[in-house]
Amino acid sequence: MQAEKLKQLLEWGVNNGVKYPEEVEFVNVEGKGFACVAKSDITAAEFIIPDNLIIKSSLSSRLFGTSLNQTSWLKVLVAKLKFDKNATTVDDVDLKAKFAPYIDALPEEIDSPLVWNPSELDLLGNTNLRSSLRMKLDSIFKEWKSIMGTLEEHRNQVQADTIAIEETLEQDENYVYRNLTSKVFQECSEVEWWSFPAFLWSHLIFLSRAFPEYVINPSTDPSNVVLLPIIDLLNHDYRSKVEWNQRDGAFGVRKLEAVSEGEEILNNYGGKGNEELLSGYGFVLDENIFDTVALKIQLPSKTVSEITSATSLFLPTISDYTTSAFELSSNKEIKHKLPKTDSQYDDGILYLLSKENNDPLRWLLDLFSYLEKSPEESCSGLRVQLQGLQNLRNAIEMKLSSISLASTSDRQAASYDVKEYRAHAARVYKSGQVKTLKHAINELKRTEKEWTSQHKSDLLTVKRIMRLDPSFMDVELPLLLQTNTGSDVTLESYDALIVLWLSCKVAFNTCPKEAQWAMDSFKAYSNHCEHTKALSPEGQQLYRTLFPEGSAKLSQEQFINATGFLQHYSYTRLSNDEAILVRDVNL
Ligand SMILES: C[S@@+](CC[C@H](N)C(=O)[O-])C[C@H]1O[C@@H](n2cnc3c(N)ncnc32)[C@H](O)[C@@H]1O
Repeated sequence: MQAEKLKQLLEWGVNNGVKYPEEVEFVNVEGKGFACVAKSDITAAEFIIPDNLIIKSSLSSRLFGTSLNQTSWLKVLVAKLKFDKNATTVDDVDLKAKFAPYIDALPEEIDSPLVWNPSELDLLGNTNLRSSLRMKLDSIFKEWKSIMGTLEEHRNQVQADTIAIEETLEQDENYVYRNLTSKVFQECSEVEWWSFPAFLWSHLIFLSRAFPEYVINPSTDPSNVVLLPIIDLLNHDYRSKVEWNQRDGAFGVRKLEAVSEGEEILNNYGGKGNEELLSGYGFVLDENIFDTVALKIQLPSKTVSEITSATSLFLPTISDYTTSAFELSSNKEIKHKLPKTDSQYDDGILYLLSKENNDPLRWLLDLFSYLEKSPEESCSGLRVQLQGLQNLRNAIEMKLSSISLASTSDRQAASYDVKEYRAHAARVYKSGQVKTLKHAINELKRTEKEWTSQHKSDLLTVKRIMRLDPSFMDVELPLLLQTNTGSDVTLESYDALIVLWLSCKVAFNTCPKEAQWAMDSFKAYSNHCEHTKALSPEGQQLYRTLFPEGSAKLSQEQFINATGFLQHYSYTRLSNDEAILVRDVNL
């Protein structure tokens, strides 16, 4: 069946001016659909489609009489060509008849998770892809509703469907699948061309095989797309070297490497990670070097404008990540970057973590450090950076553990058959997410190690204090606490031990020279804060526990100064919840 459709498509293409090398053949490959394979060794291969076979928005604009929302109307046109039994005539040409071999040969099904059943969706776990699906479906529905609402001809039916779909979209995954997304690939005869399932079908076709229109028309709006019959039979590999070119409206793809007999000739859709490939195209690549994990950081608009106006922090937007597949030989520098405005961050600041590029992790680290710092501190302060790093690591570790959590589906034991390829795709996608997050965590651990070893003398851990200052535990602490040995006192945290060390240093006026910087900062802090700080309730409580009778050597205020100082001059290491004193220096 598919083989016959493929044969007719190719005949139609060749008869209408499509060109491709004689040494290639198109075949149906299990799990990939159609593919192009070399019949003998070839040094170069070029595929060309003439202008009049390109499906573009000038056709839909003429048919529907509007030049607004061009891509949406183009999707409606393709849905009409597929599902409407009647002719679709533009400039006296019946487009249904003209493009029938192409429309007939489009894939019977696309493996996008947008149409997976709930048992298959469960395999995606708690990943970004899983949680974005409902939003994506909502936005496709809104696109359909906004344009279909303007179609006079089917207004009442569209209105009735709109109400029903709105109700459906409020229900759980299982209900949405049964009543909406499972209808997309059903028998053509049961789907109305103007309906939402028809539009969703067309949307999935465009997601998985449309090209940006600027590949044939560099001056067009960058969001416009086209369908390129036969050219779109080439599958993807990011390693494939190809050149795209356009001449007088015709479009060509040239393979720039030799291909051996039996090898597949592959296009290159650009640097896309498995999340993008799976959600848009319904497939994944093993070991995809373009895998990313998106972290969106939502900040109050006041903080965003503070950052953009008063700091040199880099806040990325989506355009900072776009890797273009479309290197036209005639115009290699097509860039559509707009100047950044604060409103671009209204939905959050997007960080795409990746194993291949640590820049986004560095940008995130700068942001977390900025958010950690007090008004008196500098962004590049050692303490601020180390604490920012801990906070970021904590956030990434939480993300990692949430991905691995089983999804919490509230449906009542409904279970569906799981397609083998979908299970495989979910596994590969999830493992890429986990590897990327683990890479980020290791990178942060490595950075922390680098900083702490460069700044050994600027850090005081409890262990280092014990080593530098043995008389603290052996002599001073028992005297301060009026016990026989320091070990008689149970101290629940590193914090309490450091506060007591600072207290002893004040009470006995001693300090090893390697730790003198801490004492100097502590004295400056105590003098500076004398009249401003509030007595912290936790500090008071700890003082009463340690000194039930009060202390002749250490006032409550001195003790509370020490707790305040610790808070301002330390960071807490995530791995063991250990407070570490940090000198006021920059990285
Ligand atoms: C532009 S079309 C390519 C032609 C397609 N094979 C067909 O049968 O029409 C994109 C679709 O091809 C499949 N595809 C492309 N590259 C692939 C790959 N490397 N591995 C598996 N499937 C791939 C996916 O189903 C994707 O949605």
